[in-house]
Amino acid sequence: MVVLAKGELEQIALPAVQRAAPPLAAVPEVDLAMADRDGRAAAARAVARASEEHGFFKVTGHGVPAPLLARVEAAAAAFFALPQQEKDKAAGGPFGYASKRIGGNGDLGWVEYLLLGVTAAPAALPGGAPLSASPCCFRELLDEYVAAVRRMTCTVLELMAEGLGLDDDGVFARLVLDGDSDSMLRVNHYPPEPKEHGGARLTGFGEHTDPQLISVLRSNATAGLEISLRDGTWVSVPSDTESFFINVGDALQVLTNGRFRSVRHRVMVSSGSAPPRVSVIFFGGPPPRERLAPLPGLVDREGGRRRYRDFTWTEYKTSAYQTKLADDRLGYFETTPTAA
Ligand SMILES: O=C(O)CCC(=O)C(=O)O
Ligand SMILES: [Fe+2]
Repeated sequence: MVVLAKGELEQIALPAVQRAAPPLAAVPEVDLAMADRDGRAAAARAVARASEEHGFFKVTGHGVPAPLLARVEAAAAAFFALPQQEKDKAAGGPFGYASKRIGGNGDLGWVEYLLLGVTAAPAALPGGAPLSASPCCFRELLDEYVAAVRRMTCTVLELMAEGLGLDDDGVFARLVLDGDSDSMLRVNHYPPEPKEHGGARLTGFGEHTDPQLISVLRSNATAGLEISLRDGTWVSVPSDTESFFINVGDALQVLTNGRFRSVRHRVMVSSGSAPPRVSVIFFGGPPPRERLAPLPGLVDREGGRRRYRDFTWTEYKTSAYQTKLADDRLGYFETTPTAA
């Protein structure tokens, strides 16, 4: 644990510092362009296999234009380069700008971020005061980004359903396309590590699983993301500016009766000459009133063993908001084997 010396951060005890980066992950890769052609069944199988084994993979051939990605990256860097007072004008949770504090239960990280609620309608990022500090057109640009990424997300969700052999391949995508879908966009910036840490690694974003159905992440060329494998070992994810990384979230683990794995991940910040890591994550969530329950077809395949009771997305969020970042939030909704 490290306590910083100066400024607003002086009171903040940073999370544990780790010295060595873990080994590099062999991240499964799926070419979505293949899914438009004869390779659809193979792409669906690959997506389902990676979602089961790791809950994590990357997609290429995604169709989101590279110039759009470059513009978003530049606009994000410009926003975080604003003077602190300007960024603070965009604060005022749950949405908006925040620094170091993650969620409302005391979690801290070496990160500053913008969190935006997004609805299914393309031009629906929150307007007005919270983002008045953002440079010209940042919001409009993020609208465009969300529209493109949501489309691609739905393709991935359809492939997941197909790969599971479900009759209805829209069963997951529909939730994210719903006009009330509770989706979010987060833009993270991991500031350069303070000199006084002498090369130690800082926790940028502590370990956690993402609550929603699916997270779709893109970052600049600076690495830092790490995922936990099934055996509990951590591996570093090499950065790849041309691909999107896909995380299975808690809600999808429930719908698939635990077959897909909500992947535990974290971000560590290393010293060095690399520019600060900037990541943009679209979290595809269900509508608040949606009842989440393991899909009956998948329960049948496990001989009727149903791993989670059903609950609404609002219930889940209410429960999750009382927990710390690293807590196992799904434990509360698990059934006991005999109660299945
Ligand atoms: O910034 C990143 O690379 C990942 C952060 C993350 O896991 C999150 O915002 O949920
Ligand atoms: Fe996350």
